[in-house]
Amino acid sequence: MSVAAKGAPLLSRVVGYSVAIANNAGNIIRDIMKKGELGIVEKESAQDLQTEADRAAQRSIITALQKYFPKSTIIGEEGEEEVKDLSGQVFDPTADSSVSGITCPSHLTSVAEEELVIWVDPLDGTAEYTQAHECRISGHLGVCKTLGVSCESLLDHVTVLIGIASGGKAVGGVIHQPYYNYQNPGSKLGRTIWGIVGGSVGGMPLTAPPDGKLIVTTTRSHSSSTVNDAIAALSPTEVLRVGGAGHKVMMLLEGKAHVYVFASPGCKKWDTCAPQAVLEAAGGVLSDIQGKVIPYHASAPHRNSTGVLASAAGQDHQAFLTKIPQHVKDNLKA
Ligand SMILES: Nc1ncnc2c1ncn2[C@@H]1O[C@H](COP(=O)(O)O)[C@@H](O)[C@H]1OP(=O)(O)O
Ligand SMILES: [Mg+2]
Ligand SMILES: [Mg+2]
Ligand SMILES: [Mg+2]
Repeated sequence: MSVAAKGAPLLSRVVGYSVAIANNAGNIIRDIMKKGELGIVEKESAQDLQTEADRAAQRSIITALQKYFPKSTIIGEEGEEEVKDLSGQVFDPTADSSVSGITCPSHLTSVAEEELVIWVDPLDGTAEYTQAHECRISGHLGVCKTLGVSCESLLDHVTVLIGIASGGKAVGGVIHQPYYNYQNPGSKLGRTIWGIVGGSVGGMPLTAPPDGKLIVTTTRSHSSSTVNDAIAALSPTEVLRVGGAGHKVMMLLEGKAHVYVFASPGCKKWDTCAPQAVLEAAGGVLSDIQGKVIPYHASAPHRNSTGVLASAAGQDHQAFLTKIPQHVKDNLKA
């Protein structure tokens, strides 16, 4: 049933429209990279940047969500300021009926618009987006001397995150990856995965991580001794240091890693709401580093000060939590 169909549960429509809205934001992100004027500003620190792509993507996402779901509460990473200047254009997601098969569990079919809190990260992986740009303008080709990897390879760490919460819980999510398939020039770029907890997941095949290994994925740009102590405590066979919360959860979903651990207060609610909903719709688990449920009601503090631990479906989340040393848990205070 197309999500636009009358009678589709509200949550299904919000997820379905959010897929189209996130795809449109992906076009904006790619266009700004192509133009090359990123308009980079520093927020809380040099590790906390904001570009014109973050701002323009947020404007397009939030104005569309406000138009079609005016009674919901919408919270974007880049704050109120970045939504104001309107060229009058509001993206219309209703024309896109590419998404079908969104099923909503019975306990969520009657969720009202006023109950929804939508957490928006218009561009997750800003550090990687800006780094790839820096490399491009400095003429790096192939493997970048500073990074040790190809600059382009950072681009698919970027995702657009639209997370939907009801009753303080992550219930629906959309993760769009604008640079998916960048390795194949000329091919269609981008993919979008979506899910409703207790309902369906769609947009990419789900694969279990390999047996006999323990692949941990974690930050590449916001590390600390506490972050590294938590990783070591899991005794991984491999550590994949990549950017983006959405990107790392996608790795759990496509079998590239068993667990994502980030023992840092750096992530916010907009980084984890959408990934958590999609991961849990697929049978995985996402909690804070103590194993506590992350709250997503409108008045919840934006910062996830007690870190993130996410496990792929079929993994023993509790066993990972038990291995996290007490000093790491003590360092991350609510
Ligand atoms: N210290 C920090 N300052 C600002 N944002 C952070 C910090 N640590 C993590 N984040 C956000 O959490 C995401 C996941 O962290 P990491 O990429 O290091 O694994 C980042 O992409 C960034 O989101 P964003 O890029 O949307 O600002
Ligand atoms: Mg940011
Ligand atoms: Mg983010
Ligand atoms: Mg962001």
